[in-house]
Amino acid sequence: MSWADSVSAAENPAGATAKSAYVPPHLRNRPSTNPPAGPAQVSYAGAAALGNNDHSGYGVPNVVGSRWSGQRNEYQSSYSGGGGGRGGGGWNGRSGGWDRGSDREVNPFTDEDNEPVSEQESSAINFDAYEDIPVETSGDNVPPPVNTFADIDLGEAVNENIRRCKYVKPTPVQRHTIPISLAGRDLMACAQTGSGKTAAFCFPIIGGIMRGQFLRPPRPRVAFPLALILSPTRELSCQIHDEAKKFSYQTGVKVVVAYGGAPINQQLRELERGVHILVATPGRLVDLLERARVSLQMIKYLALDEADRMLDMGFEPQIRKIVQQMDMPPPGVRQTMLFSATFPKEIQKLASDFLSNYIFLAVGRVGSSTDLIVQRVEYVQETDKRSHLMDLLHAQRENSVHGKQALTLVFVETKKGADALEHWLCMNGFPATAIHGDRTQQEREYALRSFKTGNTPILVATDVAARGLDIPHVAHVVNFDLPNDIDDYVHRIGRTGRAGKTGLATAFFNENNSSLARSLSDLMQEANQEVPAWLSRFAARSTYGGGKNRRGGARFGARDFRRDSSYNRGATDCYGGGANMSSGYASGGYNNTSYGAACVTSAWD
Ligand SMILES: Nc1ncnc2c1ncn2[C@@H]1O[C@H](COP(=O)(O)OP(=O)(O)OP(=O)(O)O)[C@@H](O)[C@H]1O
Repeated sequence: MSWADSVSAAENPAGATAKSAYVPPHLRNRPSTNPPAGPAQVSYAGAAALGNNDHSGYGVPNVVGSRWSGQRNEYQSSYSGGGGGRGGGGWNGRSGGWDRGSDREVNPFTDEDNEPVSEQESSAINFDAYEDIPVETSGDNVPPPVNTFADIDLGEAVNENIRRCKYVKPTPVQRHTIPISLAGRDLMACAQTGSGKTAAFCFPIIGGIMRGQFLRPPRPRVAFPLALILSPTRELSCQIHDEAKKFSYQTGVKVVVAYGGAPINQQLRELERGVHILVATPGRLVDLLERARVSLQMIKYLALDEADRMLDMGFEPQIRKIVQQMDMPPPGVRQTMLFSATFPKEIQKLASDFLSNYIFLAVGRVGSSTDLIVQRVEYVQETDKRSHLMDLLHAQRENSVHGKQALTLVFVETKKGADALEHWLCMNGFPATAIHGDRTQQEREYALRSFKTGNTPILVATDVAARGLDIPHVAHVVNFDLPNDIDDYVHRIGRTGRAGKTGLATAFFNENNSSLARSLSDLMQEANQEVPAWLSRFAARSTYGGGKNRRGGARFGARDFRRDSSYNRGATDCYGGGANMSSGYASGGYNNTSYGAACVTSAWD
């Protein structure tokens, strides 16, 4: 039986023709609750409602003209007072979940693609590596961090999935962000690459959907997701989708992915079957919105992964269109979460348009790389790069364990360069594949899979693979061509040294990269890496480069821009800069320019 079929069968078990209230899949086959009292109470989801029979939470959005007023506060009260108590009658006991009676939900934990390539290492994270990690928060009333997953009430089904993922305890970014998100607060979070940001935004979204009460989708054949997760690349969207499916397994929360380069009809069919969380790339989403096949009217949660990339020049118009010019609820009504390892100030300023009374969180030496990655920079002339790479790969081959070569990711600047290097490596006995924007989606996916499984242990890539991709066992990242922007370097080397494991990053530097010298040298120093004397000399000669002059030797590579004096015009202790400084969601309305924080304090001060 299809998911869609199981929806209607459960809605109408006796085959009666009368249309009954929509019951979300995970709430079916449960003892009946008091019937809702009015049309606004046909709830779309809302596990918490089962615990307390409170169906009143989302009536307001049905009222034309006052759609947004007070909705978020109602959500929050519904959340805090809901039936989610551990061990209580709430959603913990969701034994009648839709998946039980359905053969549709594939067990995501048996996916062999996710098996590690070589030694079956435990996925245990090296938490000692994070013990002394500095954390900075700003914003008003920041909820305190938690120490264990048991301290967070995500519900038994999600807890079980966390156990299946072998996550023993939350990473620092999870410890801090999950309580903030569960409290309904908007968030701009910076945390180092590979530190578990995906789960940090997925867990609260899934938990919120399970507990919330939502309206029934108003139109057939149009998808009305409750949560939207945007990411810049197709592969990253697929990865987030895979992760979210694991975290939401057997919760009844349905996750769908939509991205370019894949047949849209298949994605449309999937969307028609129902979606709670839509993971998408911006281009494909705009297409779906323009075809009126997706409506953002019911969005309660918006997460931008790699948010700084999403708001830079390439993506900003599309993001503004999606977030501000379609039918998405405004800031203060929806909950918005922005995540990245890097967050330049000018992008923070742009991003604040999307947020309401938000908390800024920086975990680790943000905008910097992690100490887990050993960074080397070698002076290599353009003409010598290939032979130098060959030397590295030969050395690596000699050190290989059980004949298995460690995975090496080689970044180049151009698509043509990627093709040429892939070909040359193969010709010289090094099995390599390549991924870049001119390859078909099928070729891209094939290349990634072949690399992940170790069949082709060298992947030559452009920046399309620089962000977010979580490929276990990447031992070495080579910047064959250095990027122009230091943040791109941070994301590229972050493909190794993930989840507490160590990694190696080698960069080939020459005169062409002079503009990066200073930011690279500073970054390496910040990460306690040895900076070669010749690089220091280059750095001393050069002005601050790396594209965006935004570092400056601070402990943190990224700070809350609201703490800048230039932003902080006219306010003494606050960051308001003249924006609406009243607290919370001002008087029944919303204000796109409001930063909302009455007084922003910092745990770091
Ligand atoms: N609590 C945890 N315990 C153990 N492993 C975890 C935990 N949380 C996440 N991980 C693992 O850590 C790895 C990195 O996580 P993730 O991809 O979310 O990092 P990220 O911070 O988003 O990185 P990037 O900045 O590169 O996008 C993943 O393999 C994930 O499964």
